Amino acid sequence: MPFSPQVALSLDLKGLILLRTWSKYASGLIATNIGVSHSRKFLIGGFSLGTFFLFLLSIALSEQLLMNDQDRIQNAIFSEIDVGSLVHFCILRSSGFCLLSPVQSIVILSPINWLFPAVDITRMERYKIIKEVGNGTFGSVWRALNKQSGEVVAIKKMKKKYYSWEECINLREVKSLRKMSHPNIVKLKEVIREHDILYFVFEYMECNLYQLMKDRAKLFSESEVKNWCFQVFQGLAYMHQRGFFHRDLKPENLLVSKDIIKIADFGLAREINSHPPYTEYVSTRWYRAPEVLLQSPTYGSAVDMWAMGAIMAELFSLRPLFPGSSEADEIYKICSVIGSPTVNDWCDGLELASVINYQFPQVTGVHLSALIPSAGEDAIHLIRSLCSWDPSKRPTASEALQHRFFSSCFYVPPSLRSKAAVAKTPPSAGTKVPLEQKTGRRYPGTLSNMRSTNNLTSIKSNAPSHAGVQRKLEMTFQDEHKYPKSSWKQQARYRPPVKNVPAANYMGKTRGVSDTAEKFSNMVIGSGKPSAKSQQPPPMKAGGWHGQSDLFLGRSQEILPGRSLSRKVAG
Ligand SMILES: Nc1ncnc2c1ncn2[C@@H]1O[C@H](COP(=O)(O)OP(=O)(O)OP(=O)(O)O)[C@@H](O)[C@H]1O
Repeated sequence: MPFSPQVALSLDLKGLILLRTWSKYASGLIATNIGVSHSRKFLIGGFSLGTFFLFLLSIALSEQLLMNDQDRIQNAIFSEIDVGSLVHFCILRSSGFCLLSPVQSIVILSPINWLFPAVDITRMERYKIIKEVGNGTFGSVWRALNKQSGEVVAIKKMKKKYYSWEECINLREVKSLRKMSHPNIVKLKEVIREHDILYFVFEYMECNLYQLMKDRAKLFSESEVKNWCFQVFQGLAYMHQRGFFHRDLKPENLLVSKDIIKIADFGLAREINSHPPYTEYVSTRWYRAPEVLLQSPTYGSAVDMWAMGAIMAELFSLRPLFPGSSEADEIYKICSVIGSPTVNDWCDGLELASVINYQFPQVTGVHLSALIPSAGEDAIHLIRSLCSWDPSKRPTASEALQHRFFSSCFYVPPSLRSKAAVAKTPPSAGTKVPLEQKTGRRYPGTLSNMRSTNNLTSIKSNAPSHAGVQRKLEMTFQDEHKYPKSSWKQQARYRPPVKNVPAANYMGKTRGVSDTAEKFSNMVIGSGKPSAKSQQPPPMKAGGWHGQSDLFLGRSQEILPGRSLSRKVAG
């Protein structure tokens, strides 16, 4: 069978890569070099060129048969070049396959192997699972240790099964994250598919913003909030400039390690120039922009800016700004904080509402500084502009970075970031007096609920009857079923978030490493059937059982889903 030089070359290279990978996998570095020297002896042994090609072909074929396809995808995703093998190949080719002695080969190739480790065949074996650190809609996240490098990583084990690599590389999380490298965007290190289970290996972060807030007894200082927001806006500016928007920003998706904050969970990320309408939007309701709530078929990176406004307010007050219990209640909560939109505010929004036959409740709203007394004037101004009804009136991430709220912040180049973190000098240099002395409660209530008494101070100082925060949002029909109209006010309260409590602390139990690792390996994986969450929701009602909404709307009003719009259950 004739071979073109190119085919021969590629087979030769593949064969050597395989040889090296096999031998390395079997017994490490020395075996690799012995493998190379064996191949050299084998070649010197007087085989004809044709036999040599056949030898390479058999190796290449067995590579196809034996080599796990994740290696190929790994190379495709991360453009990893097995440099060691390449050098093996070049040396062998240029030297006519016979110049290097085994000793020379060890001396030359060992540093190369050390510098550029080969791709291993079984990847998950390299990690020791330590404990569960998060459980989201799409996967559970585990802290793990890379046994080879000693590095601590976070492994996201996807709940859905993936039967081919094609499915995996088309995942948004992969498509978007592989294109992004920024100090404020969590780094995807590796993608592994084993036994039809997909694992994402991320850099490990200590906790998420929500975890920081929920256990907080004191308010954060303005400089802390400023520092985090400044970094998140930098990550967003980078992402938006590269044509992606996140679509599911929330405190749980902002991960913190020391003073560094990073955007995580790109499961919903969209390319800005991808084609609307977007049909499967499932972002968390409390941070969902009004254009999405009103089922706009076109929306863009401004949805991330809205979410940031809500998150900023929450960081200052430790309470969610718009904690709607359904989509209609979400719009009501927004109206009750920023006031109902007028034609001047958001002409397109009124049109969107009329398309779905929705009437905004007529509410005047409140001054944000009354709701967020710990925020300074600049912060209030930024939050207000981020939470503008009209997406085109919200600042972009780059514009937000120029806002006077960040005037004391300076940009720290990525190369200096770690030093800055270690030295505890975050990229903000806020000079305002910390507000930590003010006592904050643990999610004592909601800002828009508090508004009804018009006395923030007294509400803050009065212990709420329901401590904790309900971040698990129910679907409308579930809410209605669980909480009848009459008892909604008592029932729709915050609850401690169960899903994000680390396994080690959950219900007071402490699990050992091996215990958790066993649980991890024995875990039953979902069949990929659509869950209740992704089913078509029933028409939602504005007013009805939604407590206060009744007063303003005066009648029950339905928002008919014009398209499939499922609501995500916040973890
Ligand atoms: N790199 C990481 N380091 C540490 N913890 C992480 C990391 N990535 C995720 N987590 C934790 O796991 C939780 C869930 O992760 P993630 O949001 O990626 O999963 P998900 O299934 O997409 O969740 P969601 O329901 O928000 O869509 C996060 O809130 C966070 O607490």
